[in-house]
Amino acid sequence: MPAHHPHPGATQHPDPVLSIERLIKHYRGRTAPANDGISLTARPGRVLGILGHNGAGKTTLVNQIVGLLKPSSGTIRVAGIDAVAHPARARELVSVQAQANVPITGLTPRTAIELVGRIRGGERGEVRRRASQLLEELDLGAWADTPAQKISGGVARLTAFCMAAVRPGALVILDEPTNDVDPARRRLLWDAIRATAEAGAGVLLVTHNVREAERAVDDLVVLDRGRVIGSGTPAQLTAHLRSQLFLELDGTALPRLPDDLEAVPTGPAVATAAIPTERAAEAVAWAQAAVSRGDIERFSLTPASLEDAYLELVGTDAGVAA
Ligand SMILES: Nc1ncnc2c1ncn2[C@@H]1O[C@H](COP(=O)(O)OP(=O)(O)OP(=O)(O)O)[C@@H](O)[C@H]1O
Repeated sequence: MPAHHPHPGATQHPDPVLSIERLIKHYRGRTAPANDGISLTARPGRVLGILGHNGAGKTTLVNQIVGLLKPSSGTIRVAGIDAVAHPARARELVSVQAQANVPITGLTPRTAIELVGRIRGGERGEVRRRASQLLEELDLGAWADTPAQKISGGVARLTAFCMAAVRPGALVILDEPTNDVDPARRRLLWDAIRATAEAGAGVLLVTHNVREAERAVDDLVVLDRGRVIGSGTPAQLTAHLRSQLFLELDGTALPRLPDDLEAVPTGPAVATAAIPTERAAEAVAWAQAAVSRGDIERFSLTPASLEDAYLELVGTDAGVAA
């Protein structure tokens, strides 16, 4: 075995930046716990996605990591420090982009980012360079020096990311970072998140968006009603679906499919059928004929995505955003 591995996390496991065991959080007056025995590990150099529907318990989890909420039981360690016993010490090692943007009225995106960099102990020149680099990476140049009162929600969201990334702690927590961000800049943001991990931080990316999880994470923990119902890399989570394709059909009154194939509703006027790969040609021929008869509006045949694996895990009624 080589003595040195260039890519942390690929083959070796450096010490975790976050290690959570059997975390339980009960809110007063509620019967079901919001976090119900969560265990997970985040490592430097990697992006760990926390994927779950509204109310799955993601924000409750984040608030305990940063010491805003006290767990009912269980342990949280940030870079080896007991974050439940020493929340202030743990918090120094964490950079957070919260779900709600911190108001930066009176500042510009650039001055807000630089201010956070300086507060976190960065040297002036270095902070300036890093702020400029982030603004450029996210194509925010045009707004960098605009007063915060005049920037859009999306630009404010990206500015909040830069504030978390300008001088990142060992653990960087991003809670729904792409909300309100346009599709083009969303891609730039995913690249910037990746770069933050590659520079050495462990990144916790909290999202309810499956495509975001598929595109931007190395490892994934799927939460449902406070519990971890799946974990692994996106490839591992979809591996068992590799022998299947998915036929999506758009139309209100769907005709019967060929023998043994069944479509289940997956949206308004949309149904999806799992197709064994060896029956792909047959399924396409059937769907083309159905389109030409006008029985369906259109169809698509795609390999299993993380979304399919997610829907299989949580069921179709979990309020997933694609
Ligand atoms: N302060 C509170 N008091 C009581 N119940 C709460 C409190 N905060 C959250 N909850 C409940 O705990 C559960 C988990 O909420 P949480 O906000 O952690 O979910 P989430 O996954 O972050 O959802 P979202 O994606 O909507 O932000 C929900 O059922 C919610 O109603």
